[in-house]
This record gives sequence, structure tokens and C-alpha cells, in this order.
Amino acid sequence: MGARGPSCGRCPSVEGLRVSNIARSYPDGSGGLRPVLDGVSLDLPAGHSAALLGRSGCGKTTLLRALLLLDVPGPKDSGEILLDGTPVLRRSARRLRSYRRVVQYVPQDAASSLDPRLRVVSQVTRPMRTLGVPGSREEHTAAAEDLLTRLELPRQVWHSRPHELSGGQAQRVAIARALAPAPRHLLLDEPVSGLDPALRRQVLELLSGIGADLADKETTAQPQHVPAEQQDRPAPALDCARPAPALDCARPAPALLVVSHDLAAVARICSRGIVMDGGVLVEDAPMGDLLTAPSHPAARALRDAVPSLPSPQGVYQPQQPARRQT
Ligand SMILES: Nc1ncnc2c1ncn2[C@@H]1O[C@H](COP(=O)(O)OP(=O)(O)OP(=O)(O)O)[C@@H](O)[C@H]1O
Repeated sequence: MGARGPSCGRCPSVEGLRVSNIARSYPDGSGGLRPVLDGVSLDLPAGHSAALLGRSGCGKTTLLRALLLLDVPGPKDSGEILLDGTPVLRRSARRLRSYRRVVQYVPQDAASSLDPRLRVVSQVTRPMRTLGVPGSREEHTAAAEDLLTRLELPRQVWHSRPHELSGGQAQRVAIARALAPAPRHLLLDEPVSGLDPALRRQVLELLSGIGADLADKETTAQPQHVPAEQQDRPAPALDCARPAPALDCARPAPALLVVSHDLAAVARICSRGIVMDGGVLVEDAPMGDLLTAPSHPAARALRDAVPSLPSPQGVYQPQQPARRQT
């Protein structure tokens, strides 16, 4: 793998989430098993933003489900998920609840993930109550209303039910619900697929606000593991356009993991790009490197699918990268 990112999942423990050598298979329909994840390892440090990229079917959602502890590992499955160095698979219900407070999720089809019986404010207060966030009912409601305001959900819809919301409003409610317990990690599965261009822009601006908050922190963060052979690599030639202003939220921004097959969509949100192909990680690089000089064919295919990207110098046009020495 072209591991050029902040860490590779095999170095000493860092604060945050670690995927350690995860292997997963699904039934192949004829009594056997088909490997879908094959020894995936990576670190997702606190306070960083990363995009998990790859073509359809490469295993992104399966990896996300493993991280969310939503899958039940089969007898041939292996590997571990660690939070701050502590294994989290096979947790008791109580400890699972504490994991859910730390790691939150916005699913691909956000609208259908909302509880059809609950009004918008209750969608957001429910996880605070079920996950044991301290505070009275009134305090939870005030916090939910604060989040909805920050996410620019108009007050008129605060008491609407999900079927009365537009797609973009439902997406924002799902993001507010995930932010409500003040998680340290926010995982998003294809957050803008299926949205029309205007809503897509709105949601990307919202997420880039969180990403910008993280980027400001990353500039002052301790350096992460960089393999020795990569330590003198020059800075990325292309810096992404400065994201929108940070989400002005009293709580610290969570680390982001944004699953997508659209490099253009995530380039403004995430500072790191992780590319999967055929169930393995094939590239892990700063976003600027992925845009200018992707080394693996799957990463090049993603980059070449981007027609043009704004850059401080003008419009970025993808070119064939020079062959990288490894
Ligand atoms: N429950 C399941 N049973 C059997 N096979 C599955 C199951 N879920 C996923 N798969 C298969 O596992 C592979 C990886 O699926 P996964 O959803 O992780 O891919 P993905 O990269 O997220 O794709 P997409 O971008 O289209 O969402 C695919 O070939 C898929 O058909």
C-alpha cells in the first residue's frame, strides 16, 4: 500500500480509532465465503478529517459497519477495532453505549434513518437521552435547538416529522442528531449522494466548516507517524481551496471519516484521502498529494474522474502524474 498518510495502523497507539488487520467475508451464494475486507489497518486520530474513497463495491461501507460495531464477525473474520488503544469488539451493552457516545454515524440514506414518529427536535434529543448525556430534558432541548440553529434548520420545521422535510433538511437533522452527543468521531456514508446540486453544496459547506475547524487544530497538532522513507517528501503542490468558515460550535469538532466515491466532493472537507480497492487499502495520502500525484491506479482513476477543481491558482485540471519512485 502507498501509505503516505498520518499513520498506518501498525505503529504504537495514538489517541483515536484504530482498525487493526480487519478481515471480513460475506456468503458467496453457493455455500462459501467471499472476502470483502482483506487485512485492513489504519489509524483515525482524534481531531483529523479523512475521506475513505474507492469505487462501488470495494468495501467502504463494510469497513464503516465494522468501525460502528454493526457487523457480527463470522468465524473466519478477524482483526480488531481499538479506541484509544482499547479493543472494542465484543463489548458489553453498557460499554457499547459509551462507544456510541464517542463514535457517531450519518448513514447514506439519512432521511429514512430518522424515526418517522418523532418531531425534529426529538430526533436530536433522543440520542442525548439514550446515550446518557448529562443534563435535564430542558437542557437537552436547548442544546438540540442550538445545534439546529447552527445547522441552519429553519425554526418552522423544528416540530415537523420526517415526511414533512426536504432531503437537505433531513440530512441536516441526521447530522444534528449525530453531533448531539458531542462525539469525538463522526462517520458519514456518502453524505451528498442523491442530493440535488444546491443541497449538495449546502451540506458540503456545512461539513467543510467542521473540516476547517479540524484543519486549524491539525496545524498545531503533534506530528503523527510518518514512515522514514517519506519524511523528506515535499509539501503538496496543490493546496485545496480554503474551506468555508468553521462551524461555530461551542464543542470541539469531531474527527471526520467521510465515505465517498467522489473525490471532488470530499476534497474541500478532508485533509487526508484513503483509497480502497478490492477490499484492501491501496493509498493513504494527504489530500493535496492525492489530487496532484496519486500513485495507485485506483487513486488515479478517482482523480481523473474529477473534471476540474478550484485551486488558489485558478482551476485545477487533472494531468497524468509523473511516475512516483517507491
Ligand atoms: N450483506 C451482504 N451480503 C453479501 N454481500 C454483501 C453484503 N453487503 C455487501 N456485500 C458485498 O460486499 C462488497 C462490498 O460492499 P460494500 O457495500 O462494502 O461496498 P462499497 O464500497 O461501500 O460500495 P458502494 O460505494 O456502492 O456503497 C460488494 O461486492 C457487496 O455486494
